[in-house]
Amino acid sequence: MQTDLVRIGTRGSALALAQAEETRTRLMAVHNLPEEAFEIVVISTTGDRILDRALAEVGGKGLFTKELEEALYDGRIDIAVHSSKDMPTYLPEGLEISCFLEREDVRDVFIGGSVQRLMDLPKGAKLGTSSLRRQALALSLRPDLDVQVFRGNVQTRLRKLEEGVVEGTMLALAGLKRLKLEHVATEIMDPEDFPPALGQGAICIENRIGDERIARLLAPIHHAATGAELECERAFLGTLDGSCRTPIAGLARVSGDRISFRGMILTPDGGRRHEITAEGPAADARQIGAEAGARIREMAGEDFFTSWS
Ligand SMILES: NCc1[nH]cc(CCC(=O)O)c1CC(=O)O
Repeated sequence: MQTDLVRIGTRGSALALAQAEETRTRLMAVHNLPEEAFEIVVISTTGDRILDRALAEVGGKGLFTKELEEALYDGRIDIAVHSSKDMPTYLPEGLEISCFLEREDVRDVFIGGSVQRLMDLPKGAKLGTSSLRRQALALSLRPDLDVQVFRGNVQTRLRKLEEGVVEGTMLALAGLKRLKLEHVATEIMDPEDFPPALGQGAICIENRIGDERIARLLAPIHHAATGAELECERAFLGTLDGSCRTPIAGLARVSGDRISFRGMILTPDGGRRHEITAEGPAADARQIGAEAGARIREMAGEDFFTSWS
């Protein structure tokens, strides 16, 4: 193992920093390296700077990754640590995701101001979220709710809740746990009626293709089951891309050498949905996800993606 400095690129949010530190901690442990072997390099992204609009409006997922990928190209960083769910399906040439850390809890939580549960919100209450998926799922359970675009980091959202700007908000339990804030959750949603975002709860690491030193460094912290789940979920998403204003949810789970997948697309008002399930050998994860995507497209018909946009 070479001991040259490894530069870990990350966004500057508290959650991103926690993820970068988790990555460093695992690398230190598995390679028996000191903290000084790593440098955490904070890189600001467009997504971090635009806080007043829903992301889908400004241009979607690449907003959180572009500057990190430029830093990888330039050699300012050696690896980029991301939340898988914020990653576009197609990576720029020359870069790859070669490592997924073991997945955290995949579930969403509801955080209520005066009530504990989503279903207990008063009629017409304001629910803050910028996620089209959470909007659609929440409205399918509670069509009366007034969904407000609500961006910003976890701390900002909690403050707005405290100030009464909204009466509830929703977040990923994984992010709260990484920030040691899981106690703020007032309800953990059942993935059965509130399926997570594809990739939710999984940290992924991007690097330059052909960087042998980094490949050797990352191999022992890669979690194979998480990798298969994410391959399946990303393949599903890949067949649906280009419709980034469509609320999409889904979850793959590996058990032994099998993988099962459930995917869903909804209209933003939650009024209509299509659902698909698939199952097979974990080794076929990508194909299973891609076929599920193709089938749900067919079920929905092309007008599903355009009729309300
Ligand atoms: N879009 C922001 C984002 N990206 C990843 C997470 C949570 C952690 C994860 O899913 O790994 C969050 C915040 C949230 O949705 O609550």
